[in-house]
Amino acid sequence: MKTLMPYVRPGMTVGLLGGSFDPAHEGHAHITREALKRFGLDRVWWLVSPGNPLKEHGPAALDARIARAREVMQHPRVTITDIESRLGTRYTAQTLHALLKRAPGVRFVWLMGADNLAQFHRWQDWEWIMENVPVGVLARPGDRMAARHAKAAEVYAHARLSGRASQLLPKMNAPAWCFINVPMVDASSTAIRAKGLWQSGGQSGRQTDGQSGA
Ligand SMILES: Nc1ncnc2c1ncn2[C@@H]1O[C@H](COP(=O)(O)OP(=O)(O)OP(=O)(O)O)[C@@H](O)[C@H]1O
Ligand SMILES: O=C(O)c1ccc[n+]([C@@H]2O[C@H](COP(=O)([O-])O)[C@@H](O)[C@H]2O)c1
Repeated sequence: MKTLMPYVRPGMTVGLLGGSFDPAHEGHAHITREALKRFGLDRVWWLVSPGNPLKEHGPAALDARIARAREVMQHPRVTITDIESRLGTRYTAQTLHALLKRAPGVRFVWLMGADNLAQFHRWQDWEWIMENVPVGVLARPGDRMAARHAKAAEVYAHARLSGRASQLLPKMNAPAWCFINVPMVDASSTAIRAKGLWQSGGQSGRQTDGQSGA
């Protein structure tokens, strides 16, 4: 039987990058490498989502998205996973709850791009997430200002760690979050789909030519 989670030991620091990855692209790979370095993480797991609960249209088939993600991100400390599909969770709070229970002592950090910080207060149980898991936010082209004025950033201003101290984030107790100003890569799944390089929606997800760039 396939195990639910990649191997981890108590005390290890694991960044979780959740996303539709419809499809995965260089922006995802770039922020993952930056997160490993800047937050001093032992591992990063990509949680390829069964579907974003706030998005109207379903993404491409999970297998196709995972296969593309494995082509795009090849790193010995990064694992591409379908944990959410196997846990049966759709909301991040539910996923984190399940992971914290199954891996006691592992220091998880939720990772996301600045666009998601701006929306974060609309997520189910977002305050529970902030109170239970440190959050690392990475700059994204066009979204730095929106992130600065995000409701979550205001409500948790007291729990913000300076970008200069980012290495401390995984060792901190929640609430703690940190925005890091990394060099930015202007890639998005939307742009790839708009160019017709990836067919999304329903169960028919597939790439339409051999390319993976945005
Ligand atoms: N170029 C990028 N720079 C920084 N963060 C990014 C970038 N692309 C994606 N992310 C972050 O990666 C996570 C997963 O992103 P997702 O799979 O939604 O890709 P996307 O390109 O944002 O997709 P879409 O265009 O369909 O919304 C999110 O937290 C998102 O903010
Ligand atoms: O839990 C929520 O309410 C919630 C709402 C929107 C997005 N998310 C998560 O945010 C991550 C990024 O989503 P997406 O679709 O923008 O790639 C992914 O892991 C989603 O499950 C979670």
